[in-house]
Amino acid sequence: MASKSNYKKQSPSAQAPKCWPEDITYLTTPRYFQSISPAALRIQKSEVVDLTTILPVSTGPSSNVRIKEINNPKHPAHGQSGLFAARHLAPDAFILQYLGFVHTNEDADPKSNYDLNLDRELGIGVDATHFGNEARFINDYRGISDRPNAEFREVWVEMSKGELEKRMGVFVLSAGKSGKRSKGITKNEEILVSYGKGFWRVLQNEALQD
Ligand SMILES: C[S@@+](CC[C@H](N)C(=O)[O-])C[C@H]1O[C@@H](n2cnc3c(N)ncnc32)[C@H](O)[C@@H]1O
Repeated sequence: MASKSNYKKQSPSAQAPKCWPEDITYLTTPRYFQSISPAALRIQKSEVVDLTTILPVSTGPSSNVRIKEINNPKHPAHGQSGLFAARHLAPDAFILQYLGFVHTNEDADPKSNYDLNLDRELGIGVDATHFGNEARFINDYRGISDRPNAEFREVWVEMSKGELEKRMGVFVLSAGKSGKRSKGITKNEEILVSYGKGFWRVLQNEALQD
């Protein structure tokens, strides 16, 4: 992705949560790369089957989560940060949106570690390297826990009457048929997703090339 100067100028950073890094802009709504029109991600409300995936427009520091520095030397992301539950989160509960710079595949930064697919068919992603919200601090479960406790799911935000915009949300995993995840995420537990094996393959290849 090109330098910060290629991004559309938009309103300044909102009140950021505790432990937010100074050099990253805190977002409460997405920003869009110059080459992208948010209209590409919009549909009519009547087209959405699952109305429970519709969220209110505004977000801000989430009371569901806390960003924490990782001081445990045994944690594979030691020296970095992670995202932790600030309260008990039940199975399937919505935790927060994943906000960042919305971009096309052509504008993607191949070196970004914060880039998430938003719409594969349209070739649109959301990159939280320089601009984002608390969700950018969610680590992958590998080396930390046996399994993830959260996942990304598509959500919709009502922008104007009847018009919805596609976003990405983080949800607690379902309880599962056997109910083994029925406790959800306990207070102070780290929120962990699976980045997918592809993410780690790319990192490994980069490390080998260095
Ligand atoms: C989206 S960021 C997650 C937040 C990051 N820990 C931070 O403080 O900015 C992804 C990066 O976090 C680190 N990371 C996440 N999960 C990890 C894991 N299970 N083991 C080692 N590093 C991890 C890697 O450096 C990865 O490139």
